[in-house]
Order: sequence, then C-alpha cells, then structure tokens
Amino acid sequence: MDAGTCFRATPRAGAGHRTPQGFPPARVPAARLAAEKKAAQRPLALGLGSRRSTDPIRGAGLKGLRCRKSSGTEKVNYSADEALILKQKAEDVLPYLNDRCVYLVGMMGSGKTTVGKIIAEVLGYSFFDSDKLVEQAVGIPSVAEIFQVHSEAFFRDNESEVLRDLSSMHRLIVATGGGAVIRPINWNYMKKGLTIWLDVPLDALARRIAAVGTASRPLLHQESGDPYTKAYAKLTALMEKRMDSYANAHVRVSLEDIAFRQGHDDVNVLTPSAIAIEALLKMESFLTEKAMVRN
Ligand SMILES: Nc1ncnc2c1ncn2[C@@H]1O[C@H](COP(=O)(O)OP(=O)(O)OP(=O)(O)O)[C@@H](O)[C@H]1O
Ligand SMILES: O=C(O)C1=C[C@@H](O)[C@@H](O)[C@H](O)C1
Repeated sequence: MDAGTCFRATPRAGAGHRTPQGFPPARVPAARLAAEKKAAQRPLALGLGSRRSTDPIRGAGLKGLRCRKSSGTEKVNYSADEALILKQKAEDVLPYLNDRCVYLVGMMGSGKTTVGKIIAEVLGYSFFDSDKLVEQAVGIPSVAEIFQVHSEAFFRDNESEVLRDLSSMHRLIVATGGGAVIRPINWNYMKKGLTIWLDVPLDALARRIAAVGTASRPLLHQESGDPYTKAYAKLTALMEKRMDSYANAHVRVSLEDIAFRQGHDDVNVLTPSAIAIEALLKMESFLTEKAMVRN
C-alpha cells in the first residue's frame, strides 16, 4: 500500500474536518479542559541521518525554497540506557510506520522540536520544522516578522501550503507550528501520516516559554509584564480554543501520564528522551492495534 495514502481521510459526520478511516482521534481527556480552567484560577506556581533521500525541498511544491532542512542532522544527547530503549522501540515501530511521515502537534513550547529531533534520529528519518519551512518559503527569517510584515492569515496560508507539500513525502518527522491544528485542511494533509499530540500542562509551557522569552512567538508576545504570567494567560486562552483540535491527533502523549507512571507529579523533570520513548511506545501500540484490526 502506498505509504502516502494508507491513512485515508474520510469525512466525519458533523465535523468540519476529516479523520482517517477507522482511526479514532486521540482519546480526549474528559476533565482536562475543566482542570485547565481551574488551574488558571490557582495562584501561579512560578517557578540519525535518513536512509534515503526525503528532502522536501526536492518535493514538487517546495522546490522554490532556498533552504536546507532545518537542524535535522544535529546530534541529541541521552543516557546509554535511554539510547538502548530508544533504539529498541524505534526498531519495533519502523515496520509498522511503513515510511509514513510523523507530525508532532501541540502548543508552543510543548517540545515538538526537541522531542521530534530525537525521534527522527532514532528512526533514521529526517527532521523538519514547518515554521522554518514557512520562513524559507516566504523569504522572511522569522515567524514574528511574517506576522508583522504580512499578517497571521498570510502565515497560515503559507503554513497550509508547506503541510500540503510535505504530505506527499515520506520518512519525515515534522514539528508543526502550534496553530497548524486549527485549519481543517491541515488535518487532511497531516493525517496522511501519523499525528502525535504532545500534551503538556500550561504551567510547564509558560515556564519554558518565560525562560527563553516571548519575542519569537508573536501570539504570546507583550512588551511589558511578567513573562510567565503573560504567557500563562495567553496560553490558557489559546488552549481553550484549540483543545478539541489537538485531540484529533492519532496519538496523545501526556506528560502528566508519564509523570504519574513514574510515581510523581512534576512534569518539569521529564527529560526529552523519556518523552520520546513514550511517544514511540504510543506509536507502536496505535499502529499495532490498527494492524490487528486490518488483519
Ligand atoms: N522535556 C523538556 N523539559 C524541559 N524543557 C524542555 C523540554 N522539552 C523542550 N524544552 C524546552 O522548551 C522550549 C520549547 O521547546 P521546543 O522548541 O522543542 O518546543 P516546540 O513545541 O517546538 O515550540 P514552538 O512550537 O513554539 O516552536 C525550549 O527552550 C526547549 O529547550
Ligand atoms: O501557536 C501558534 O499559533 C503559533 C505557534 C508557532 O509555532 C508559530 O507557528 C506561530 O508563532 C503561531
């Protein structure tokens, strides 16, 4: 079966977007939105190269890009134990993945790039960041500047074009922009591959973003005020609008669940490699379940 058409998109009654045939979206955590709303009222707790060419630049629609792939060849460090588990899990997942692309979705700062690079390395896939591809396609070096010079709508149009072009390719790990999930058409593109939602509590997101500043994230940026407080408030508002869209992903990787299984509730201590291992485990169980249903 063609890897690009295996996850065929079919219309879902009553929904503006499409889901792949027979694939349930990631399980929606029923009480999650309510919990996030409640949390918002609490006092703030401050606190491996590809095996064959998959370069999207050579793909039809991205031919015009001046860029090379974004940081796909950087080495990522993890412990020997983690390296072994990552390698084993990657070997388990690869045959089921069948060359399909993997799209990481999630809020700004959820670790799509950090975790995506680890997954790409161990699977031997190429890593791409869709924000960077948009910057290169538009010829403007930052998303913040694209928003400023043009508009968010202009950025979104280009984002959709990039995702469309990527959707005809194989063996890519794509870190998508945090808002890529809001356009139904983008799901049609992304669901030709496997979609993974990195679900990170807003407090952790706001901490990470405050640590590096909001200048590169136009939807969060404000000149004045405490960066954590501002980021937290804006992330809360965005999450309320986007929660259902993120939950469309085939697989949900919840940092709260990982921490719970580790016997604590501090998601801030979870390493990117532990999250990548969880993502591979979830991918494997999703893909093997699908394979069993097909047989
Ligand atoms: N598990 C983690 N623990 C602590 N910090 C992390 C973790 N994963 C990522 N980070 C940090 O959080 C920030 C955001 O990570 P990253 O760029 O990977 O997220 P992203 O989802 O790609 O963000 P964006 O969509 O805004 O580009 C970075 O500073 C990164 O170093
Ligand atoms: O969450 C969002 O809407 C965004 C996230 C970033 O990755 C960029 O795509 C842009 O800043 C918008």
